[in-house]
Amino acid sequence: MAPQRPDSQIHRRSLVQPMTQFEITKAATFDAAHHFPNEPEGSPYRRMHGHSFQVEATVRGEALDPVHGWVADLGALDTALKTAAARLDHGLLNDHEGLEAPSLERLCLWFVAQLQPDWPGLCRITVARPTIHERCTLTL
Ligand SMILES: Nc1nc2c(c(=O)[nH]1)N=C([C@H](O)[C@H](O)COP(=O)(O)OP(=O)(O)OP(=O)(O)O)CN2
Ligand SMILES: [Zn+2]
Repeated sequence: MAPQRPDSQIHRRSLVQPMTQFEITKAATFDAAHHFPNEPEGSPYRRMHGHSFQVEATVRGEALDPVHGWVADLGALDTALKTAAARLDHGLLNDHEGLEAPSLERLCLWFVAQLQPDWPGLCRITVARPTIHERCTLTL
């Protein structure tokens, strides 16, 4: 006969079960111009210039929709992210509220403000300039 485990040991084991957490991620791209009016005279950042950007949004969920078997539809996240990115595409970032000093950090905050109302599980935004190997991640 197998040796019996004391009840206390069984209880402790169930308490340390890790919580199941899924993270789904979608990316979109946009191109935009910007300038940093507060940088000192002569700084290259003061002059108007452009970048290609990539934005990644990650949504966390613990439960799977029993019908679809997913945390949330990546297609719906794609639509939301593309809609937000399209507001910036081929424009001047400085024209948007919150982007008067249009850093990657501020862009992360801007995307959070755009997405969070409809995506309460949003847990991470990354905005990158892949061609010059720069990125910023905001974890919520
Ligand atoms: N913490 C941050 N620092 C900087 C940001 C930012 O968003 N967050 N942004 C910039 C400017 O946008 C700048 O244009 C970035 O390009 P740069 O560093 O100049 O890199 P480039 O490759 O385009 O230019 P090189 O002169 O060829 O290095 C600055 N800092
Ligand atoms: Zn720049």
